[in-house]
Amino acid sequence: MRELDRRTIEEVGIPAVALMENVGRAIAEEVIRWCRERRDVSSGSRQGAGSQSESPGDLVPAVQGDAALRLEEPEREHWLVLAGKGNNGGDGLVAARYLREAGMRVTIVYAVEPGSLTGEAALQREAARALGIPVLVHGEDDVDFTACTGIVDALLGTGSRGAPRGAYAELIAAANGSGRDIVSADIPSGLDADTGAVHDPCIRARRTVCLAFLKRGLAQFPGAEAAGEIVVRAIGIPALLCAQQNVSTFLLTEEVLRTRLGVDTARRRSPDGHKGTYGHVLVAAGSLPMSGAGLLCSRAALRAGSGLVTWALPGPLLPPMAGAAPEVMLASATAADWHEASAARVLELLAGRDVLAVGPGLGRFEGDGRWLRTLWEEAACPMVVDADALNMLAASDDLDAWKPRQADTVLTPHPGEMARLAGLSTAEVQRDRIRLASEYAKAHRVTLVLKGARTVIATPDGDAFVNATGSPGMATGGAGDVLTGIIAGLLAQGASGPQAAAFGVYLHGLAGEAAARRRAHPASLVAGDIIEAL
Ligand SMILES: NC(=O)C1=CN([C@@H]2O[C@H](COP(=O)(O)OP(=O)(O)OC[C@H]3O[C@@H](n4cnc5c(N)ncnc54)[C@H](O)[C@@H]3O)[C@@H](O)[C@H]2O)[C@H](O)CC1
Ligand SMILES: [K+]
Repeated sequence: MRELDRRTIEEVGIPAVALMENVGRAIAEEVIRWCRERRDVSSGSRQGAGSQSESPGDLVPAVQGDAALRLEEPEREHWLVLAGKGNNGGDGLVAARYLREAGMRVTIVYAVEPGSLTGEAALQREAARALGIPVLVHGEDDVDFTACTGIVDALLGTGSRGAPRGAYAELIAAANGSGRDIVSADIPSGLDADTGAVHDPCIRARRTVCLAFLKRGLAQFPGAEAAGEIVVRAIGIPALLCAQQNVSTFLLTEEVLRTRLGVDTARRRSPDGHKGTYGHVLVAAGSLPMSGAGLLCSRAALRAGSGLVTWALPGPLLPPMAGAAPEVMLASATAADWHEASAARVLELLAGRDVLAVGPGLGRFEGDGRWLRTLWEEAACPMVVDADALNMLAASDDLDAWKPRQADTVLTPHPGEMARLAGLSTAEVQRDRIRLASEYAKAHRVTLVLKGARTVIATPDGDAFVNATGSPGMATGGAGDVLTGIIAGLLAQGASGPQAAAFGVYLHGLAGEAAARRRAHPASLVAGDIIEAL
């Protein structure tokens, strides 16, 4: 993820020192909010230890304006600001000033000899000195971490290379060992901003104030774990500049869905609409040993708002499935189980329908690659390709010869399926999720949903969205079938591939969170609960 270089920023007339002022203020505001939330928790007036959500990598809305810098009884707080030599350190020094202005006790702990700071960081050093903020220098002074109530980590930011060295490593280890809450500036020191690789040592933050843009490393594990709760704060860089700098990775929020993807998240059914208004999904899924996947997918497509859903399934499944979901229409696609020639029957059933969802519970069968290729090339409508259909895609050695699809196509692999699609190991996929998903989506002109903790939605145009909704309880059989149905249901209502994939993943996660709250224990979630909670 390219950082905006300082020259570009200054070219549009934003002096770096002004930017740093905005940054330091944003960090101070988030520290003060953290203090307020932590006090509320200890007084029992709010849930969650200092945040609206507990799970790491979650996004919470920022609070801004002068009120954001006010704290009752600020003198109860004593925060250490660990400052490195670069501009991340400079950010911390500005934050130290604002925290001091708010009446808190603040001590700056320099990782290096303060005289070695340069540029804007040196300016901030002088400003802090003029305010008389106490200073300790690591290696020269004893730093008592137990005497503080919190720590600002402004040691290393996007200029960090490799594992923290020397004083930086010692301060990171001491801060982590102190048991005090840590708020990190931009990224937790010791984290690789691009890949999310966590070096040893790496700060374990409770909150990370990410500046201007989501850094890719924060959006995927293990980085997301080190970052704690992520707050992305605007710092005065014009949106136009973002576009010019092809900022392409976004944490998925309602705002990003609306502004970047044009999703109408508040969409309501029109009063004069009828079931035909909201599209018709054809689901080609399920097999004799795996019928439930097709059922979950079909039900989810309806719950997502599709006007009608037809499930094309093997004939023998029709009687047992007939009553399972009265709202879903059933159509026999084969006399027995799936076979190569049944693709023609699926295409026949596709007449008058708007979207094809293919894959859940299909199983593998003789000629299945040619079966999928027929649907891929002949189905003129948007298509969602999941599960075994992805494995058929991965197994096809002539994919480049397949006629490119004109309609929107969404692939929804989990890491193992992505590994087969990309010819990599699952571990290799997990190490660089955003880049791999983006490269595949652009190369094949598809929208690719790489599932897993922090699902990535990569678009054909190069955007990548990282989802932070969801609950660990969603790691349950059938949850992927439900997501496929949701995406198909949104496509049926006219959403584009990127819109349906991003909004579908976002909704799927919200529904999983809602369903988990209704359960005695999140682990007792089943896929059907997610459909009910949509
Ligand atoms: N570019 C922007 O859009 C903005 C950036 N801001 C802040 O600036 C930092 C990046 O600052 P930079 O000076 O480039 O680097 P760092 O402060 O991260 O640190 C570099 C500093 O640390 C030394 N160093 C590097 N790696 C290691 C290591 N492994 N161990 C020890 N020391 C290391 C290196 O020698 C340098 O001295 C960005 O994160 C933001 O916080 C602004 O906020 C505005 C917008
Ligand atoms: K940092």
